Amino acid sequence: MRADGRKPDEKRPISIETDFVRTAYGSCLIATGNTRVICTASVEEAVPPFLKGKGQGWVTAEYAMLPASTTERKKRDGIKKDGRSVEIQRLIGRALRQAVDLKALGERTITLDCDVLEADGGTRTASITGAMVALTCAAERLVREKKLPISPIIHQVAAISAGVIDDEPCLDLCYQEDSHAQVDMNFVMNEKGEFIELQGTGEGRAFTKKELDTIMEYGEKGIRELMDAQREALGDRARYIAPKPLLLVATGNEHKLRELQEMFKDYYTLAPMTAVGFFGPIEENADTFAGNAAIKAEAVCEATGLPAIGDDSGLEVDALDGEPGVYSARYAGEHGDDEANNDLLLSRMEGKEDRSAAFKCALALKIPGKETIIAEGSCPGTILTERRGTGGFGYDPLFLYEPMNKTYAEMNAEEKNQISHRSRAAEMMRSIMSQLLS
Ligand SMILES: O=c1nc[nH]c2c1ncn2[C@H]1C[C@H](O)[C@@H](COP(=O)(O)OP(=O)(O)OP(=O)(O)O)O1
Ligand SMILES: [Mg+2]
Repeated sequence: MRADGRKPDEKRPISIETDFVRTAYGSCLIATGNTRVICTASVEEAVPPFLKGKGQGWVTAEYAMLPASTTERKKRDGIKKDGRSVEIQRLIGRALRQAVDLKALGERTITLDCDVLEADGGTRTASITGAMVALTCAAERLVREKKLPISPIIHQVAAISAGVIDDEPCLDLCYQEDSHAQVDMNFVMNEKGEFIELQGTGEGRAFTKKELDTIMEYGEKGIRELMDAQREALGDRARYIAPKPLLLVATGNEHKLRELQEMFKDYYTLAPMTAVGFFGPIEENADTFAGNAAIKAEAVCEATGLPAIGDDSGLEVDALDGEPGVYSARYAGEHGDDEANNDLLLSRMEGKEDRSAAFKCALALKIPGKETIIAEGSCPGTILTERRGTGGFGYDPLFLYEPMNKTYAEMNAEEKNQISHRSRAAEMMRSIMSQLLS
């Protein structure tokens, strides 16, 4: 039984009041139980000396406890801050920097000030959760005042504590619990459930993996609830937290899906069309890669109402007048029989001296209500006389990329993605997309 009757995995009631400080660029008052913190975001049109001229901004934080925030008056921070406050403000800064694309912020600094009105445990985690809200308010204002074309926020960040009290794992410790906790942990996470920082100490005693697993589960649950509260408090402004937009991939080919996910991962979440229950079939009856890529993207967008990206690709061999080209997947008859396709290619190339070829890829992006966008890429290479390598798919084992003296099938994913026809098309697509957004 916990001091305040909460269940082990129950966090304290939370409230977040945005725009609490009217003079601040962005602000909120966050209350988690009796812990209350004023969080403000200030924007300055300059960066610290070490970032001057680098074309990026900075996010930093300061943390302080107000004198009456604890029962015994706490001395105001003078010129020299106490070690604990310094450690905490660094944590807050690190955590919130992960929420922001510093390049997109431009050469300006956002300072997040977290002043604890009342301390009842979990002040650092409340500071982070509140600072995220103040930061988002500031981002909205930067866009509203046309200082930025889009919000520089790329992740939602929140933090919570959990620990072990009287041998029982518990979420969100209040001060009374914290002061005699056997294990004390702080979780800082993003909206993808990834960890930004974990602080954990066995204070009274060491702790087991099993206890850690339970604490972790509680922490993750708490963070999800806090993120809902942040979004609720922000209302419309929650749009300025920009978890990556979803793009469906219009393909039945898992290799393509994986390659494309890697290429777009910094900007979009790519999910297979099957994730929303679309299985096709899609008839690829255009006579160009671009035409087929558009057919795929449009079919999935039409069926789901969601943005979709399609890939049509293939091999063009000079000595075969560009064959197999758009027919690459069904060169030997059956669509997607890689073995038969490679065999046929080898036999058609028998005795040919010119073995030069190029892999081609067209990507098509269809956003509901908008024109389809096409991007293309190609990669030159040579057709070998026998297979080399076991990775990849399709014609990978026969396609030698001379500068690396490796076939696609001998490359690891990272190597292939650096030079492949698909990655070149993806690069072009990303640049078109970023121009559209700005
Ligand atoms: O990086 C590649 N490495 C090896 N082979 C490749 C590559 N990229 C395309 N290719 C070959 C495979 C297939 O023979 C044809 C694509 O045919 P294509 O219709 O675009 O793809 P697919 O049917 O496998 O999947 P889907 O249409 O569902 O996207 O070109
Ligand atoms: Mg296909």
